[in-house]
Amino acid sequence: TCAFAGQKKVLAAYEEAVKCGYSGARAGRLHTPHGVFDTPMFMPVGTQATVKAVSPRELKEMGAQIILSNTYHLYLRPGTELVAEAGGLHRFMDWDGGILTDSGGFQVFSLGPLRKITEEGAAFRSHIDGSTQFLSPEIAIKAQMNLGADIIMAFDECIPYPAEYQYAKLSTERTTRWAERSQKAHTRSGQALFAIVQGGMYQDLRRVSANDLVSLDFPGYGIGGLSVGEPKPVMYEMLEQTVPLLPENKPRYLMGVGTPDCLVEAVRYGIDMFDCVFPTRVARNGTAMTKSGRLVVKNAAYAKDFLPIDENCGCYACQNFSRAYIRHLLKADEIFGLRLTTIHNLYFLLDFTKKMRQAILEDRFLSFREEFLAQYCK
Ligand SMILES: Nc1nc2c(CCc3ccccc3)c3nc[nH]c3cc2c(=O)[nH]1
Ligand SMILES: [Zn+2]
Repeated sequence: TCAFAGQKKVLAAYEEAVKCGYSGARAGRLHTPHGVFDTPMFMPVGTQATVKAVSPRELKEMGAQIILSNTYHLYLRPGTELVAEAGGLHRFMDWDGGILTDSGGFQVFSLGPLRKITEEGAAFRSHIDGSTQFLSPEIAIKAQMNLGADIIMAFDECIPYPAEYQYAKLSTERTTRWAERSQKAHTRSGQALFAIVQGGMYQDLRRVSANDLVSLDFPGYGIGGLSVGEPKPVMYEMLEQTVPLLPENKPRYLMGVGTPDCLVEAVRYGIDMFDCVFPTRVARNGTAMTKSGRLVVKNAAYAKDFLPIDENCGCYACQNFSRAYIRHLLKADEIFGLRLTTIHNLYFLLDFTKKMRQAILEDRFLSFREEFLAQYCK
């Protein structure tokens, strides 16, 4: 493997990767300049330097450890140089926990009207003002160094689903070349650069991608190109092919996942870190997440329901307010209604990953998973 010149601090030293039972489930601790964090972990998404509708103080209170932000959005507005002048993303948004930024590749393909992808990078039109923009590994890494996140992602192409084998092969090989260019452009010590495994839904391409990126020796690995509309069994199959090839003593981040049933399966395969816009997005249309599935608190059925969303939940919303009150706020388009459902959904996922960690440490993850799936999917 090619060690970095002037060894950057390997951020993710796993103190204890506690293995559990028949699979790769493990409880680890992730070291970053902003603290040591427990895994498995759910990371709230704060695309434009804010986790929508909640404050940093509330995030800290509910146990958030690392939050995510998007290079694509902040590059277009307000600009990553401006954030650097403000003292970096932690100062700008007053968050002293961990921050991870995505490299912008995914958002270019999923947001901006894409112009074209070449070996050099991706040309696109800004979804904000229609201006022509260009992102490359070098530009994306420089932007992320300006933002100053603790963990940054290599510039990659998230292969659309479905994709022809030939396209997936060429794109995956290019993503590996882009990962190498990302590495060369990354000169900020104390900041970890994770590579992102691609390969579409093809087992052999997934293995080639993982092996090539492991040879380049990154401090952690994202698993990309999933949660893009593929059936869940296909996602699990790709995890089964990919995770065992990644170093045990480095963190694995499954990008864009997800719902609790996906989280418990992915932890079983040895995933440590998750993100998903789902809890904050569905909250804004009045849907709460519970261990028995979704509860659309906006429904008329809850008009006179004076119980909390979940009476066993320790979140601010469930400790102080009823379904009837939250439904009233949502029907009246009151901002506080969105805040309460968001607070509950974030707390639910943060608490869920904490419970999985505890189960792994007590060597009872298997039964935890069985019980949860029986109740959740009913
Ligand atoms: N760079 C990249 N990002 C992805 C995301 C966004 C995760 C993200 C990070 C930070 C903030 C928001 C979203 C995906 N979301 C669902 N599937 C995804 C796949 C990829 C991918 O292959 N590559
Ligand atoms: Zn709650």
